[in-house]
Amino acid sequence: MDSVSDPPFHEAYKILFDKTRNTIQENNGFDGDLLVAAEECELPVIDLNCLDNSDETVREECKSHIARASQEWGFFQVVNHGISSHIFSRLRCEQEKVFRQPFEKKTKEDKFLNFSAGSYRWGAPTATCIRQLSWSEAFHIPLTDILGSSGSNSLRYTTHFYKPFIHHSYRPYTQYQSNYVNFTFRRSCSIQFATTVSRLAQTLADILAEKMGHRSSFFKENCLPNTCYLRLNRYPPCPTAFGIHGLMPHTDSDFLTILYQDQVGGLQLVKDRKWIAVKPNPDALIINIGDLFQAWSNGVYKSVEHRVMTNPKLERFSMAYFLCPSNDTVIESRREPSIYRKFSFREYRKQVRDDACPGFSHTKEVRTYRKHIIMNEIVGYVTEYKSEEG
Ligand SMILES: O=C(O)CCC(=O)C(=O)O
Ligand SMILES: [Fe+2]
Repeated sequence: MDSVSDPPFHEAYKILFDKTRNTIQENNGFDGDLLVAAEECELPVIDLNCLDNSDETVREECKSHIARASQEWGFFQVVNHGISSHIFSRLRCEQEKVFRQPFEKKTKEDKFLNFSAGSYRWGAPTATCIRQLSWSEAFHIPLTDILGSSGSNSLRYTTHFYKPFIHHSYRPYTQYQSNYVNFTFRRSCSIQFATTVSRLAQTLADILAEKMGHRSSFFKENCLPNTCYLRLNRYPPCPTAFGIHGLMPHTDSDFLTILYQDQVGGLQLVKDRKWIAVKPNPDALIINIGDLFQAWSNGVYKSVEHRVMTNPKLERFSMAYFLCPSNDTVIESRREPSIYRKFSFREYRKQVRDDACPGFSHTKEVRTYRKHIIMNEIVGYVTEYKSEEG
């Protein structure tokens, strides 16, 4: 049974199960690959302290490692990023309190906890079969909702993102009213997290650009706190059936994503045409390349398909930061001959939304064709599905 804070996942599952049973007999609509356990792997590890090393060769080697992982995996993890395990455990506590609010409140309130309206999402509103169900809920929050409108100032003050923060005095959580939760969520470690990952994202984007021979202020000018997002994800245990998605396979529609996942595991990505499971590392942040960087780099850096599988017993939390430009920003390949036509972020988002519209039932071929409209000749670009906000 769903608790008062849980979205009605069981009900959604049942409706989709009945629907699917009538149309597809084989595996009750499950994909074969969902039923096979994915092999676990460790992502390439980058030690960010190397970027601060006095020896230039060490710094350059570290940058090359970042570029190589972005080409070969589209994913890597970083350690010594400056966020302590103490902050992570407090973040988890805060995140838990936000999600424990009644479901009614999360969906009905225009501005839940003072986050912008419409920041709460759950399941997969456009799902037409069980494969498309996402057994998760999320808050998609503009960075300025966390940092306040002066957020950009706080991002400018520190030059080294990997310098550890000085912890402010610990404030015990004794109340559960939304205002109080909101206060603690906005004012405490989430600010530290948001500030650190923002700087880290800019640094990594600059390194990736530099490794392609471009030193530019493109990311600093176009990706500002009011265009970047934090996404808080919660994946409740899913005892209903094996092989249910916590989050549908997708690629991220941003330049790059920084993810913190807890110890439960469940994140998988495609490597060499196979799904592999990412081994959780409590000290690391996970970085992945998004669609925009793939286009900007003319396919050099890879936006790789990933998904989350549910756990039958354990609840899982993750927190993602998306480095996004303003809607008017034009994304143009930096290499000749360009394999993508230039497009604005607005155009791209519209395309992604159209592809995820209700009743969406394109075949894979049609979807791939539609992608060609926005990016000419998409070499090796295979996206099964884009979540509305992904
Ligand atoms: O929760 C995770 O591990 C992945 C989340 C994700 O891919 C996303 O929010 O785009
Ligand atoms: Fe993602």
